[in-house]
Amino acid sequence: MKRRPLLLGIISLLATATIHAQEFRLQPTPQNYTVQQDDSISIPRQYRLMAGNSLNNGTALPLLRSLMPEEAPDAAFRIYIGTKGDKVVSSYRKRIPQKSEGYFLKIEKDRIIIAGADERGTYYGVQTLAQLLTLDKLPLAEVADYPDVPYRGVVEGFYGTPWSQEDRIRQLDFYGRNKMNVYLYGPKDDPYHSTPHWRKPYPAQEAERLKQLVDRARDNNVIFYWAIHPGQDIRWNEEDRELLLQKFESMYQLGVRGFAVFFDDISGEGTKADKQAELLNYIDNHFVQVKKDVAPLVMCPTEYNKSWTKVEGGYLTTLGEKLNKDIQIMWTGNRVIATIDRPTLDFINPLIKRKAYIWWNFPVSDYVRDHLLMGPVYGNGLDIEDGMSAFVSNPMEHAEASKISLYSVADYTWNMEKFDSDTSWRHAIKDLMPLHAEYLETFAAHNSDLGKNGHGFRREESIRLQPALSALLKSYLEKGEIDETAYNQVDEECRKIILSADMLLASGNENRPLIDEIRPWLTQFKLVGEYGKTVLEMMRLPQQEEAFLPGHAHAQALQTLMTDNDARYPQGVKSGSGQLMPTFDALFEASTKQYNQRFHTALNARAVYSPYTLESNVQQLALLPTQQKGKEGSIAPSNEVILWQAGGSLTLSMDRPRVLATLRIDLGTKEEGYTHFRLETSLDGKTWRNANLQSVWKGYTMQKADVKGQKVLKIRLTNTSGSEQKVYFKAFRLTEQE
Ligand SMILES: CC1=[NH+][C@H]2[C@@H](O1)O[C@H](CO)[C@@H](O)[C@@H]2O
Repeated sequence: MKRRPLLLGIISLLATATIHAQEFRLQPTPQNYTVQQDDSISIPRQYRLMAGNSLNNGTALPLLRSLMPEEAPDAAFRIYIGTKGDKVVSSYRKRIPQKSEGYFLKIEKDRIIIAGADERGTYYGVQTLAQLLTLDKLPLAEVADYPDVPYRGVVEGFYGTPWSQEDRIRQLDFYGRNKMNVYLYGPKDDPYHSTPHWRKPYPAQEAERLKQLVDRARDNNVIFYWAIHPGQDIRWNEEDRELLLQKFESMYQLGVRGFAVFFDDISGEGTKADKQAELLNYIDNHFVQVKKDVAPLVMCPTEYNKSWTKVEGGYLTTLGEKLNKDIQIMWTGNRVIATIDRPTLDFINPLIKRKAYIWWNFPVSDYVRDHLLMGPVYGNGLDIEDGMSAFVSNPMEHAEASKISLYSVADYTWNMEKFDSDTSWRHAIKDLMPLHAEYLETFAAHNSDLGKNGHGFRREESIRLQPALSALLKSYLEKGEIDETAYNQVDEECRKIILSADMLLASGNENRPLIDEIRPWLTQFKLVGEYGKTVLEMMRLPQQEEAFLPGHAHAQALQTLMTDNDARYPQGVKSGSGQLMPTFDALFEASTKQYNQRFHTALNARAVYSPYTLESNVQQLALLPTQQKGKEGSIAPSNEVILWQAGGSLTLSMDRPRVLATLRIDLGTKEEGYTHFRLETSLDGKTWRNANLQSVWKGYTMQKADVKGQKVLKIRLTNTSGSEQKVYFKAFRLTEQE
């Protein structure tokens, strides 16, 4: 009997290995990869290393030695590693792709050859070998590989809680494994990156932590760019120019060898193209070119997307004409949040007279912080690798959760034409949690859409379940009947949702940082599953007077729990908001209405209900969602500079007259800025009365309106200055009287 556990252990190991081998894919997808199907070799215990001198200060050799520790001068098996100039790989010189960061990897019976076009290419060859070494046997493989897009990686450029030191360390290791070669440090809420302290060197402790990151980036062959965001208060004079260069010099002393200047999301003096170009050229000529070991300078323009630029205004053409040719110019696409295609590049590249350095605003969620964006990367052109100098992703403040998208961005930018969104997404999930992949995939599939947002950017969600959800809803709403096939599919998915939430919450140490990040959403996800099951049961009971009631009460209890679940998010975190929740809410309402008609009762038949409606002819405000929690109501804030046209207005309407206690508005402008606006309230939408604003923060921004005790139906804010105003939309919050 003793042997049974051992036998079972061997079987499960073989099973896992077989699944691994079947599911095995190289990441990112190589340009050329051939394997001799019928043959392989055992992973050599010892080997003789023949290394080219060019690798001495690089990271390829340390990585190789970490993977294959047993070097022995007399070993039969040999590893030849070098770059194309090295003698040790001279006989393979012609096999090396003539592309930056390209490499040739060949595994033969008695040797492995890794020959890179350059040091980083050789390093990537070792990373590919590292993946092959996870198999039980080494395939007799041949890989000739190189990246499509020259610069590939991540810009930490979001609003919100910057990533932690540990987050960043894990990210940099992830970039090394996935052949991403760029990390741009630019968290908006780091006061030493942006206003007010961009002029000051980092305090010692922060400087030391940044140095650690720079070193870790080097270990992973990643260029660490440090970005500065001076535009909100920069003065175009020698003093600020020298202070900026001193700050760059202090970062250079920490080991930084890539620099960027971001002029996004600012207004006022800092937005002038000719001044920006003058400063950047000065930095290029007196710092970047002088240092010789610094990557080309990168800048983010103020007009960084098509919807914000007026070509005839000349901002972009000024940069295109004046900026030194090797300075890279970032671009987010046709809108702030947009996928990138050939027309996008055909618009911008001629204007800036160089290939755009794409700043892709996905999976960043700083404008929909109650949502996680865990779905596939899709929608970008597969034929545009020659139209961009870089493609970097701006991620979520949730570092681990962002890796699902980042894995696919690495795949997409390395080998664009072979990129398959769904395959990449599934492997990204396996890479993040191999032992709980099926549960994480269930969670990710239903947590991918953003919900209504100011940018109007949406994503597919619950794709596989959509047909059943719409069939179930259609037959019930139109015929009052239950489509049994659809019903059972949805019921089964609710079971899987509840199971997945519990399995992930209880997944222990497999990826604790991920679970710590997404815990509020996992808790919510389980509630969504329970709500679905409860509503499905209600659908069977609207003809039974007594039996229906407990289900209805339970469904309402779950609705309350789902909107009141996390203090950090005014309306609670959202899960399944794209498909599951709208369907379950509609079924809740339909079954309750049926019950009320049958038994002449007045049970509450409204599932989710926001008493506030926003209307605006200011393009960047029109789609902002409204939120309500208890007696508080708000319009979601925006991070951007709002171009508020003369006469433009925003109107918040209530479902019925409500008595206000407070109204606070923050347009991020000084006091006189509010004189350009008129605030009014109305009880009938026809007659309006002024509600003047008083500054609650002496001299700056947040304003309080004298509306205490007023019964209002509508609130309206209008730009009455006669000209366009550039303001922020940081807060629009009201409270009702108890
Ligand atoms: C280039 C750019 N600057 C802003 C803007 O895009 O929107 C992003 C998403 O809100 C935000 O994270 C970023 O800081």
